[in-house]
Amino acid sequence: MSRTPDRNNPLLVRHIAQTNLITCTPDATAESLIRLMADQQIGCIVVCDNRLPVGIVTRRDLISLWADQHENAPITELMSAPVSSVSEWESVDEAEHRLIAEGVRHLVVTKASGEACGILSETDVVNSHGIEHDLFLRSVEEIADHAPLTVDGNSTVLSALQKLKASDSSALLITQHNEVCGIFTERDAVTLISQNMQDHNLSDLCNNPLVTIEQNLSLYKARKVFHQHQFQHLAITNHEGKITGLISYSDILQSVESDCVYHLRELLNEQDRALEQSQHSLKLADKVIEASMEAIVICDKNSLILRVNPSFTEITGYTSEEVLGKNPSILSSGRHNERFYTEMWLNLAEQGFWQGEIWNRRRDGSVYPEWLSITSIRDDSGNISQYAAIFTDLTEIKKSEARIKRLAYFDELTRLPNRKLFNDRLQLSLGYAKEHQHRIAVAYIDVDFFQQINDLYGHETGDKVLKEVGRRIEHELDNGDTVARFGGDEFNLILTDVDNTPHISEFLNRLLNTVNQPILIDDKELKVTISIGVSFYPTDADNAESLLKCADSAVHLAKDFGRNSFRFFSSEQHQQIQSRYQMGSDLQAALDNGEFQLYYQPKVCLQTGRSDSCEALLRWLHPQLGFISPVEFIPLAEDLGLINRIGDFVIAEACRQIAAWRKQGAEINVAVNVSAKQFQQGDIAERILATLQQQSLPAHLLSVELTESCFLYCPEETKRAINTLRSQGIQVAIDDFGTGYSSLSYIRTMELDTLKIDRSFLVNLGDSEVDRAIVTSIIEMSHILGLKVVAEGIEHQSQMNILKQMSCDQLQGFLLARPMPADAFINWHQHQKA
Ligand SMILES: Nc1nc2c(ncn2[C@@H]2O[C@H](COP(=O)(O)O[C@H]3[C@@H](O)[C@H](n4cnc5c(=O)[nH]c(N)nc54)O[C@@H]3COP(=O)(O)O)[C@@H](O)[C@H]2O)c(=O)[nH]1
Repeated sequence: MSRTPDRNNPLLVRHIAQTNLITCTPDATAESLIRLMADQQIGCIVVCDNRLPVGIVTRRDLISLWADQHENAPITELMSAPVSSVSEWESVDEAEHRLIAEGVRHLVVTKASGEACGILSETDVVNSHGIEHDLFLRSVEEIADHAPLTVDGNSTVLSALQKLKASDSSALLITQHNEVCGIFTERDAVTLISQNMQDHNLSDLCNNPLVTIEQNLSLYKARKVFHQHQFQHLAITNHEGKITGLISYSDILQSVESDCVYHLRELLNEQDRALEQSQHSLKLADKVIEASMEAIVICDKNSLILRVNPSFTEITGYTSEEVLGKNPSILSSGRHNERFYTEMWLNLAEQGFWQGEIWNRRRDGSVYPEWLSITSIRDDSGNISQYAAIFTDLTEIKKSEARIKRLAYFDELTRLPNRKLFNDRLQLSLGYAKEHQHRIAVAYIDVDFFQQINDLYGHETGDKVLKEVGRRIEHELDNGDTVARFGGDEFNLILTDVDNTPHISEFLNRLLNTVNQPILIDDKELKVTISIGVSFYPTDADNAESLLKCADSAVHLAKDFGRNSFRFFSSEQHQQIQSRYQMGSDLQAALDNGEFQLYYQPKVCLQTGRSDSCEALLRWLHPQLGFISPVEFIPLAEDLGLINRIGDFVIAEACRQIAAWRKQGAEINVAVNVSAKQFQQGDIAERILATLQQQSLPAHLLSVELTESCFLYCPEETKRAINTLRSQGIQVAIDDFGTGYSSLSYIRTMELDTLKIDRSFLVNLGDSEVDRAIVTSIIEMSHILGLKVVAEGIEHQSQMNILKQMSCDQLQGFLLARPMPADAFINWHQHQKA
């Protein structure tokens, strides 16, 4: 049931219509028409007035007339009018729609002038569908009329006509003695009427042998039999040859016709639904276009804008009125060359699609990036009819991308490259250096005492210091060199132009000096120094990781050297650092393993020559390395955060010892060393007092020695602790006076008991007038301020004599006694007493 529609060559009405058209005028008589029909063997006559169709008269119309014996009735009453007509140039599909829509079985085919030129029946249309397949699938039995009307052979033609009319049938079976002997059809009726044989008996017509077909036959074969005999009706027989029914040619066609009509109706309904759907879709699409967050532009085939949506206006600044009829090139930024656009149009022509990033210009002149997708839309003939472009503004996305990129490769605070970018660049620099046999340097920079800056001034100031340091370092760099911040107070450099060492030393000195200049932050003038460790490719290492490690080692050397300096990596020093790391881990275990011990060195009164006080000095007996000097392990313990535990041990052990000696009757004042880091804790005074209390000791038996660095790094905490300790009767001494960050101001502002002059001022006392002058001044000043003075590191009698003349109060040094274990000390003490 499928005639594949060919849009380009549709089947036209004129191709299948019956063109042997017989017409008559409205004033023709029924009698003339019946003769005409009988002569021409046709089923209908078109009534024309002035050559234009006004009605149709069919066989059945005329038979009805004669059945009712109204044969004189005018044709205009008889004919079906008005006629449904169709142009001969109309497609069969269209005609088919009309037949169904108007519910008629015939259409008069007309010329352009309106003149009738043929008849198109439903049967013609059905036949044009290629119905063979459907006919094959059905048998005669399925559609036959198995209870056909019969008429006795003795009846007259007139009564047969009346029966035909009454039953609205097109044929009757004629019987005689209950046996079928012939068929009486509408065609027979017309012939007999034309011959005026209404009064004749039907049996006269039964002389011809009856043509039958078997009921099992397919309709396809049945149709052939019909064609062969040129009959309109045939009787049906069963397998025993008995007549069981009647079938007409039109029954065959109508059987598939109903399917065809049903199919067609379905198609029409489907089309209606599709139309409804597409209208709905169109409305939806319209809403989507209007509401879309993406800009949409629709252009005609000449690329002139037909429509834009509100997002287009929002992004570009152009209203719809401003751009309609214009070429989208009004948005062109000028950033893309001719080739870019040529390729875009080529893609659109060949693949129907293009998408990519493009820079366009807004109405206000600003240029922005957008993600653009263009699709070319083709019509039914395959020609491009429109272009649809959709784009989104990438400005914000680009900004985020840039930010993400920046975050990924740059340090947020200083905007300098971060570790990742540094490593990338270092790999590149190494690749280049290897290829061209160049030397490069990697420097590791650490801001000295940065933690203290943070603690003293707050993190906001600390951040500003880091920013400024980063800026200053960057300012000193040559093009092609890199400074990065890895985090915290660490900066790293890649120096590519380092073929001579004096040059790099000069640069590093300049760097130290630049950073060293006062930094003004919120009205505060800060002085910051840095320590720099440097390693070289290829001498120190040949890969990025090792170079950084070497530079890291070297920076520790710079720190050990006193900070505010640079050091080049050396493998021996590296060894030292390694062993320092090892020592660090041993130090952790030393406390638990009881490897620490206190030695005691007496302080002797110069006037009386007697000693009733000493200094507790820590000793570490390492299981493998033997005695390790506090000069080595105290700074390490400070760096590793172990100094508080060690300090607590010292205080506890000193107090325990004082108590033990006291029990033996010896009241000896013991001075413990407390480092700046211990003061930073904030509760050192309370800890000391608690320990004293645990041993039930009077406060005057304990002294505390602190260095000048305490005033520098934690002045507030130090001042508070000193006041607390002194208020409870614990004496406080300033140790190593004259070294480090000497400032007389703290002597003025801090309440102290004793001042210990550093050994360095006393070593050359006999030879150096300057030293003598300094020491004299220190002693005099201290006495004026009410401070007791202790001279430490005294090894020679001459030093003692001079100091006696200077009225120094106490001496401490190898001349009098070396630091010794508690037992030895108490022996010495008893002995000197004796
Ligand atoms: N925070 C703590 N620091 C401590 C502790 N114990 C010691 N220290 C500090 O370690 C530094 C080195 O101390 P040490 O090796 O014990 O040296 C002391 C003396 O042995 C040495 N000294 C004494 N007399 C002489 C001498 O005539 N000549 C000479 N060459 N050296 C001598 O001086 C050191 C004592 O100095 P000081 O403390 O400045 O009075 C040292 O800075 C210790 O302070 C501790 O428990 N905690």
